[in-house]
Amino acid sequence: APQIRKMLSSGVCTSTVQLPGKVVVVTGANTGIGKETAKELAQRGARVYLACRDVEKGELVAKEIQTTTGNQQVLVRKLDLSDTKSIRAFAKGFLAEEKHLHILINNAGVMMCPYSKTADGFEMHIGVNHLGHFLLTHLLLEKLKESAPSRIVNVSSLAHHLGRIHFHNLQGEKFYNAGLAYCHSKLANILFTQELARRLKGSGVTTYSVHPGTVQSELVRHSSFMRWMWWLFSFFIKTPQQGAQTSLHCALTEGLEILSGNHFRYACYLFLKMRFYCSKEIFGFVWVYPFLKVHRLI
Ligand SMILES: NC(=O)C1=CN([C@@H]2O[C@H](COP(=O)(O)OP(=O)(O)OC[C@H]3O[C@@H](n4cnc5c(N)ncnc54)[C@H](OP(=O)(O)O)[C@@H]3O)[C@@H](O)[C@H]2O)C=CC1
Ligand SMILES: CC1=C(/C=C/C(C)=C/C=C/C(C)=C/C=O)C(C)(C)CCC1
Repeated sequence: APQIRKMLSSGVCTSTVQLPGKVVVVTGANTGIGKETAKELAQRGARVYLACRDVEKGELVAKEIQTTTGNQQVLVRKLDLSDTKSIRAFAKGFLAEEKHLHILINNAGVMMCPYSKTADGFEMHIGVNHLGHFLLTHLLLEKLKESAPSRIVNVSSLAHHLGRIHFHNLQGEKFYNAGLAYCHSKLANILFTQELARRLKGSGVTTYSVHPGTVQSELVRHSSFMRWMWWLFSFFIKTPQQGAQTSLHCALTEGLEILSGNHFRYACYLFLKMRFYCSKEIFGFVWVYPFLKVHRLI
């Protein structure tokens, strides 16, 4: 068991890049993977914006990060991705306040919530996980271009394999399954990353999607079955700090620019040595599978 545990949670960001003078935005940074990502970026000297829907929770985390890293430039700003007004207000405030944006981590997410809609009438998973981040990225894109080289990391999931883009039922009005709705939104994250990379070619802004691994966090809050699974297998599940490593790898590692648009995850083939990889580069055959799958689905 310890050996499996080690294999399932290995893979660390080995970059030693430091970030003084760099500006970073992390969405959903008040807990889980986002919090640990923000902490590490603050540790490396960046000015880090915690974009949270609950500002009070965010302030507590900002204090904690300031204390542990000694970096006082950890700021909290309100961002509710389920409301385009809030997204526009966040972007407006940020653009007025900051001259640069070097790293945008689109990390926030919801999973398996009961059927509900965002303030603008989008199904909650696609609305928050994809459309909210899509609008946020669009609003911050000029700033990212002006600050190039800059990066956008979209936190997707292994769950994208079960995703489908049902154009005739995008808002889940005809049929809805909470688990599949999450999968669809995570597929959208990957397709968005691929197309964004294509459109941003030559701009100095690059983008990556990641699967962080299976991570102990509040993501399972809406499903008692998943909470039970996470509890049962807790020994094998990554800590949020381990879960942040793939996002950090994509945000920090030098020389990744040529891989813009690719999907990154640790190579989780049970009982095989685990390592970071960009499947296209290292295991060509593995790359073909998700690539074909993604294209077959649309
Ligand atoms: N944990 C896992 O095993 C896996 C996670 N992922 C992905 O990793 C990312 C981070 O998840 P994780 O840390 O595990 O989950 P958590 O539930 O711990 O964190 C999710 C974060 O997103 C925020 N959030 C949710 N809805 C909104 C919203 N409407 N507006 C703004 N922020 C919002 C939450 O804020 P609040 O605290 O206020 O609710 C929280 O800060 C997600 O995109 C998830 O899909 C992917 C694969 C596996
Ligand atoms: C089989 C198996 C596991 C399965 C994990 C799965 C299936 C996780 C899926 C996570 C997703 C999709 C999260 C959010 O995006 C564990 C618990 C690691 C324990 C070892 C055996």
